Amino acid sequence: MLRSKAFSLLKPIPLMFGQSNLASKCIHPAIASHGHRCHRRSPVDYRQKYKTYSCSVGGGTISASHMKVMAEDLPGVLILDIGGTHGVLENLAALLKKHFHLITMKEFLENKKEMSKKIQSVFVFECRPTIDQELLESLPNLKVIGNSGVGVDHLDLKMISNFGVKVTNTPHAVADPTADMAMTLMLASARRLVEGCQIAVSPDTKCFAVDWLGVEVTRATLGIIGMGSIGYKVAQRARAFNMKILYHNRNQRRKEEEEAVGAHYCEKMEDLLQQSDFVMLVVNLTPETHKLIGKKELGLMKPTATLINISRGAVIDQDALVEALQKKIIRAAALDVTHPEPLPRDHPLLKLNNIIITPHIGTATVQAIRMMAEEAIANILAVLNGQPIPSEVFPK
Ligand SMILES: O=C(O)C(=O)CO
Repeated sequence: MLRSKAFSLLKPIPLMFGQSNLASKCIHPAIASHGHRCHRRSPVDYRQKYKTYSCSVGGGTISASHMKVMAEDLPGVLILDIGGTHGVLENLAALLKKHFHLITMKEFLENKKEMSKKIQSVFVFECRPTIDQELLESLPNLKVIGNSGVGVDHLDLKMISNFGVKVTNTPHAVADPTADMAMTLMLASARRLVEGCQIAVSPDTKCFAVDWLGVEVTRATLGIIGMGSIGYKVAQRARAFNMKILYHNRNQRRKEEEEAVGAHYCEKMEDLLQQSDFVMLVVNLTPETHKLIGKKELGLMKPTATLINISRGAVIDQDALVEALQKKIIRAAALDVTHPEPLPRDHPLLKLNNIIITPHIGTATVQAIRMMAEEAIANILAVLNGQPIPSEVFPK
């Protein structure tokens, strides 16, 4: 439904691309060894300035030649660099080119005077591109920043709104793949999948399964902190594992919604932390959720419990987590997000064996990247055409 609505809004307009979330994600050594790689920071100045990293999941980074200004009658979109595979990027570029002149940051910086007037929108490929005041000042016709991804903690919403520019995000496209990732991390951590893989490929392994037993997800208690659309999708999946589901949220869900997934509301987060075997963080990063999980909260968790984070790294006090994992105050952690991304190679979290870290790949699927782009395009076009905006984000 969303898709067809999105498509009905789509017609050509100019746009600018943003830095990839994928591009800036850390690669855990275990993953890097399976062929994924992280490009070093580009020597090009604009990348330094806009703190862009280019790290591709399948190899290859988009080049300026992929994103030429196509035709004079389309509105301009600035793309703030982009990561990912060539295949994905070419598809994405093709999708965007139906509606926009695509202008890369490189092209923009090379010909600022001419380009700046054309740009009415910025397409931010997943989260994390920096949009600073200077960039906003140089785009006099900018109307909308279309974030491809749901989290907008990387954008200064107040400052952007002071420029009369709208911000949109893509909550629908991200929900299923991110919930899938949550389950992936929970299962992988419970069954010690990464260690198992390492043992299986190690030539001189003498380790038997009894030396490193996992725990079961089935019938365990899952505590979901943040019951928005992603949290709810996690609960739907967890129900199939007969999990007991607790949740903590600013607002209690409607009774029918709770009953549909068998979820019980915990008004106090402390109650959820004390009772859960798996604690899943699915909150937005805001000043209120910054370091939401610290020493005290980790201390409330069971020593057999696992902490899973698919929201933002800064929701956890990482120093406290290192200590909790080292001292076995909790059993394990599984993080798709860290602060920063990637973590410095000598970070103590990377030295622990009771942790799984993935490089912020919650939406790194062929389908999700496309659907996020479609949703972002629909939002941008709605703003440019003066139509109701499907997913606008407002400053608090
Ligand atoms: O949608 C988001 O905010 C994401 O982090 C996607 O990975």
